[in-house]
Amino acid sequence: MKYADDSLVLHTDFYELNMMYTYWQQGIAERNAVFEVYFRTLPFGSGFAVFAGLEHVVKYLQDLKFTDDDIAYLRETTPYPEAFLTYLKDMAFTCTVRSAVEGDLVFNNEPIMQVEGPLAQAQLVETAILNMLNYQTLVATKAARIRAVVGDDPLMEFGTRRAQETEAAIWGTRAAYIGGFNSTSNVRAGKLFGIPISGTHAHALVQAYRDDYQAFKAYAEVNHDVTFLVDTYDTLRSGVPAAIKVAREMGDRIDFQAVRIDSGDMAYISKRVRQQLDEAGFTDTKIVASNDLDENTIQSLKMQGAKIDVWGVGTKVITAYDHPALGAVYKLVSIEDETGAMVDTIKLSSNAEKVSTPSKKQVWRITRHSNGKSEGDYIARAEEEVAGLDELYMFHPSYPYINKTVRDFDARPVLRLIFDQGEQVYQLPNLSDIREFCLRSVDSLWDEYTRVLNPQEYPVDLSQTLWDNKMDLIKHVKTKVAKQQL
Ligand SMILES: Nc1ncnc2c1ncn2[C@@H]1O[C@H](COP(=O)(O)OP(=O)(O)OP(=O)(O)O)[C@@H](O)[C@H]1O
Ligand SMILES: O=P(O)(O)OC[C@H]1O[C@H](OP(=O)(O)OP(=O)(O)O)[C@H](O)[C@@H]1O
Ligand SMILES: O=C(O)c1cccnc1
Repeated sequence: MKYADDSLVLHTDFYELNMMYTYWQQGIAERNAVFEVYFRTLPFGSGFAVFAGLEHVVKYLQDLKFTDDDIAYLRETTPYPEAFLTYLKDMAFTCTVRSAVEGDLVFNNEPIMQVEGPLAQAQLVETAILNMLNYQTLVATKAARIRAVVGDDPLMEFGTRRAQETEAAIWGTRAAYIGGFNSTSNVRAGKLFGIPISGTHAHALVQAYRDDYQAFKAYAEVNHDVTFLVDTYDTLRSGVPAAIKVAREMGDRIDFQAVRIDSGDMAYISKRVRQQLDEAGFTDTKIVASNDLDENTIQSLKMQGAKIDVWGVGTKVITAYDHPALGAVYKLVSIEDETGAMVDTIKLSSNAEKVSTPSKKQVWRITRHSNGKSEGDYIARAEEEVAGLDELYMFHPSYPYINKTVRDFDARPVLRLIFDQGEQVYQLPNLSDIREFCLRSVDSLWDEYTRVLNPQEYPVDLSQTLWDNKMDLIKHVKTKVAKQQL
């Protein structure tokens, strides 16, 4: 490689650099700008999403510096003048970042991260931030849906071999853990993040001995805690009987923890396996299932009364198989004008849902005192005071006749201060605390929003001030466009 891979600052789309160059040449690079991240549609038909990716974003922003090799590469490949390259080289990150915290629930059409600062810098970080948040939020959400159907059963993450390359496996398994998995098969993720590691064995072990009994025996002679994979040849006629035989022979020298099944009709087979194990006296030995599982197959297996105690899930969680992109966007909502005043900006669309909501905002999670359940999210202008109000009028932003007045509530700000003018003020929490927070957050939603199939739409409402401001700006832009046409 000609240049050292020594920073993530060029992990950006070229158009961000071209815009930065324009801002710089035109003298507006240092104007204050506010960008917000949001997505328009909840993935997987889910009623909620789990926010993840902040730790990676924080690490990226902490190190945001153009290195000598970055500059040398730009000098060779772009027409940028030396003075602009010097500007980049001297750039230090001075933005203020507010964000949802990992493990919190987030919903469509609300800001989940906000970057405020010099226009050029805030523009540069769009691509990497979206790259990290889109993927990790997607996987954490898929994981939480799977957790929602398994109840308290142990859930093992097996996805590395199917992940979209190495970094996706690492950050993906971390996101799956946040969403409620108990462990990962990826040993490096265990080392990096402290995620508990777990694992059984593969068909290769049985194939190496060309015999279930010989393989299990060999495995049991050198491992104390054993889970045998019983479906290599014939689960009921060979795999389980061989496992039982070895367990009897080894007695107390092993802990016969489980058998794993990885093919076939898992409802039928698991019931028969349970029967065989129970009849042999191994009533505490668990049954692990894997094979292209996700929340839909698991829910179906549960309904069929499958005797499965532990779930191994890989491909479908790590690749977010049935909804491969979250679609979060990064939009300019406010910018400093030539007089130094902040002015709100809007992006129009013929589709009402796609019209952006102008202004720098805060999201308030409204929760009833009496039962701790979330009533909805209330998006207000950043400076609006919501926490101290006695009652709150909440209305659907597209269908205002859907409304309610809430009393006796807590209002919690979802966006927290992470960087204050470039200085990190938020301490990254421990990963297991993030996971616990996620489980509690999902619990704070009514079941109507957490069910995996056709959940109710969680209310995400705009304050009256924000709504009026949006309508005014739409009118203003339309009038301006009409005048230009004349
Ligand atoms: N009783 C069941 N109800 C619903 N889905 C099931 C049931 N049993 C298995 N499945 C799922 O059906 C799919 C079966 O896939 P597939 O046909 O590839 O399995 P297989 O042929 O038995 O295994 P393999 O190809 O890995 O040897 C998997 O996603 C599995 O999780
Ligand atoms: O099915 P997933 O949810 O992705 O879980 C991971 C899969 O990886 C292993 O299979 P392997 O890669 O050996 O291939 P196989 O599917 O042919 O068994 C394991 O036996 C699981 O089936
Ligand atoms: O430990 C296991 O059983 C495992 C690990 C990775 C992929 N499939 C299964």
